[in-house]
Amino acid sequence: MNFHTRKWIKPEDLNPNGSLFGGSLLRWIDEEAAIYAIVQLGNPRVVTKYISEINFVSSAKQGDIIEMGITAIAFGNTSLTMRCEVRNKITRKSILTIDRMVFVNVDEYGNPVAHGKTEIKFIEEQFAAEDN
Ligand SMILES: CC(=O)SCCNC(=O)CCNC(=O)[C@H](O)C(C)(C)COP(=O)(O)OP(=O)(O)OC[C@H]1O[C@@H](n2cnc3c(N)ncnc32)[C@H](O)[C@@H]1OP(=O)(O)O
Repeated sequence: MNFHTRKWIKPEDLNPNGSLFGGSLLRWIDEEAAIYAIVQLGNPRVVTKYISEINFVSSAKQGDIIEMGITAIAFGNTSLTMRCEVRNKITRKSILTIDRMVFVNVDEYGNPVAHGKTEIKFIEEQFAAEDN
């Protein structure tokens, strides 16, 4: 799993107990997964369909640097299923895991449409294909 996006936990990200607010983390993950799906499926119109159990493994605190990892685990006809992990960038301690996040490829009317993709595409491959 590649960990692309990093976040520096700031005061506005905290809950009243002083640790990272789960809602902030979920917002970041939803956006991260959407961007991953957009890149993989080559379509800016993808929507979150389903998120499985969310395991808040450990908390993060102000000043921590965290990183978010997403990887595709299944390509359906219109859907893409991903797995997610968030961890502390310095200690590598796991903060959150989500086994399945399903995004659906939709057309301009919001209807599911086949994406035609079957495997993970790496950015380097995409550029190489465009250069040829
Ligand atoms: C990034 C964002 O913030 S998006 C905003 C939040 N998300 C939304 O607003 C989406 C709201 N939901 C919808 O618009 C609709 O449910 C849609 C368009 C996503 C899907 O419509 P549906 O009528 O369920 O479509 P359909 O039954 O054809 O299923 C589409 C795909 O989703 C999969 N799917 C449907 N329900 C589920 C489910 N509960 N769990 C997992 N996958 C599911 C199907 O298996 C199918 O995948 P496949 O084509 O790869 O086999």
